[in-house]
Amino acid sequence: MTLTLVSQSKHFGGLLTKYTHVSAVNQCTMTFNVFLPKTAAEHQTKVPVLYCLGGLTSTEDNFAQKAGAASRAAQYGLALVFPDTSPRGVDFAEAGAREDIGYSAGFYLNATQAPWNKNWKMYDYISKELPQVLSANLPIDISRSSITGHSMGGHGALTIFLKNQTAYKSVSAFAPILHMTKANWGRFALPKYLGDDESTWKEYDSIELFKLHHAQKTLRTDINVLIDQGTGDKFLKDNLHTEDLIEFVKKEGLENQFTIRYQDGYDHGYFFISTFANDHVDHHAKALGLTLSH
Ligand SMILES: N[C@@H](CCC(=O)N[C@@H](CSC=O)C(=O)NCC(=O)O)C(=O)O
Repeated sequence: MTLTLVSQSKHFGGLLTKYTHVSAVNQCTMTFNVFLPKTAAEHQTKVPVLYCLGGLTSTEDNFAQKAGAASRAAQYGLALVFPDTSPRGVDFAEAGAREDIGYSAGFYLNATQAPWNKNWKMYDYISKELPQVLSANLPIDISRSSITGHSMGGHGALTIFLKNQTAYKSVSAFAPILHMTKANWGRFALPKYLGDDESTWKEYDSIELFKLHHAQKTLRTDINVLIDQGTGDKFLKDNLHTEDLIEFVKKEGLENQFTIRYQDGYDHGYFFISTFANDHVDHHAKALGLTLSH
């Protein structure tokens, strides 16, 4: 569980650091960036954490370098963790052949099918192993955790939250893949990672999990789910399916538990994310009991 320091830069009074470590669940070396605000970086005061999960074609760097979330997080005394989006360095060629499966396409699930099932355990990595690594090595209080993500990472944030609702104080997403079993990306990757039995795919589908937990009365009612979605996003129709969540929320009368905002004209990229990043940091800071005092 030891960390190897790769690089470090002062950032908004705190530190942005890249580490590698050996992952037992993914059976490879994993990399993440972590932003520690000044109190944690200088005085080792334990601070709450917001996990920021990246999308397809991303590494641990995209969200860290392009979303612009650290400025606001520094003011709240909030740590940000930017994990890589898949295992790396495996010895089969399929892993690097396409951008919608393999490297940078972990989809935050535990694969069950060869050759993926040895390393592609991103669900366990984000929800179990990484928090333990952070807690053992850094001034981060994992009992105060929240989670967000973009696109594939938004799908990851929502599904990981839904399957571990007491582990996170809040959840949000930018342009998430909401209906993985219907999305083109999901219909391509899920059979390869999980096999042909579509009933197993629902475990990694936000809409299906919202429906299941609502029906079972196991959906937390004290948490407001924040989602921003650009209307100019080229992936909206075939991969994101925001309208399906809105339909479910309306049908079940759950408007008080969701804030789903269509943002006029914004596309899928980081100019969209950085425009609304402060709103998401504010949303999580409120749930974590933080105030703008730093
Ligand atoms: N080239 C691909 C799309 C690539 C893309 O837009 N990736 C997004 C996430 S999409 C869903 O997870 C991303 O975050 N890219 C990294 C970045 O820094 O922008 C295509 O057009 O199909």
